Amino acid sequence: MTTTILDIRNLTRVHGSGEQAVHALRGVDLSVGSGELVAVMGPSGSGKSTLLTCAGGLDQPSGGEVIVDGNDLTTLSRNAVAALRRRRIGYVFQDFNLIPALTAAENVSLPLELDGMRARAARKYAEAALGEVAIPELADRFPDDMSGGQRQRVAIARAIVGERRLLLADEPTGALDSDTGEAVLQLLRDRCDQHGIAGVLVTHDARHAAWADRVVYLRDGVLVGQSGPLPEADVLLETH
Ligand SMILES: Nc1ncnc2c1ncn2[C@@H]1O[C@H](COP(=O)(O)OP(=O)(O)OP(=O)(O)O)[C@@H](O)[C@H]1O
Repeated sequence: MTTTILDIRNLTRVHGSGEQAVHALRGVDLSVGSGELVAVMGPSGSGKSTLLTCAGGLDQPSGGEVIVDGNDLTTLSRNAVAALRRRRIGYVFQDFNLIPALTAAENVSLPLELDGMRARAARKYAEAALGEVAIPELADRFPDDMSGGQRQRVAIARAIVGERRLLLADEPTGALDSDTGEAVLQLLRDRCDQHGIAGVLVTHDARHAAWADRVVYLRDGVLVGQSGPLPEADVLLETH
């Protein structure tokens, strides 16, 4: 039986107030189980990034519940949410968000050190994570001396280091060429398959969504539909 890792219930998020209020999410329900990768698609402004930032505890919902690994983020203190984020949730962004002054290994070990782990132990975990994304030899290199694909691998290593349960990726291939992008998606897929992590992938591209077990569609802050796995990328290309 699959365990539910992310359980979003009746999630709402209103930015601003009064006449300026923007209803970014209007009652979204979404569950993602261990080992499952779910793609979120929808037009620009439909609320995809807001859904991800709320799921990851980076943004505060206006209403509803966001339960990660059994913890309802909406009832926890700020500090408790931050701790859960460091221990259980990994985030991958389009623009990598690495710290340029830190090496790959230092970037990856940072969340563990912030969580109180000794530098030496954190370094060991970071090296293991860099090994899992197939760049162990880049541990002491700085982000500016890496290609885009290598940087995104470091970002993924940072997102999976330690014992993460939920991996959230917002257009992770947006800055990469298509082969490198596919390799990054393969890594996310493997992570879910082999380590039972729950993954949520925001993408505009149906070929990328084809890596997911399920695709959900957002429009104007509402989940308007969902489908099973999309056909493989080559099938999509042949039919378009
Ligand atoms: N901090 C904010 N303040 C005000 N409005 C915001 C803020 N963040 C997002 N919004 C609005 O919320 C709505 C949803 O935005 P969101 O970025 O979640 O959509 P998206 O589907 O991810 O879009 P895109 O595909 O362009 O990234 C949009 O109308 C956006 O303008």
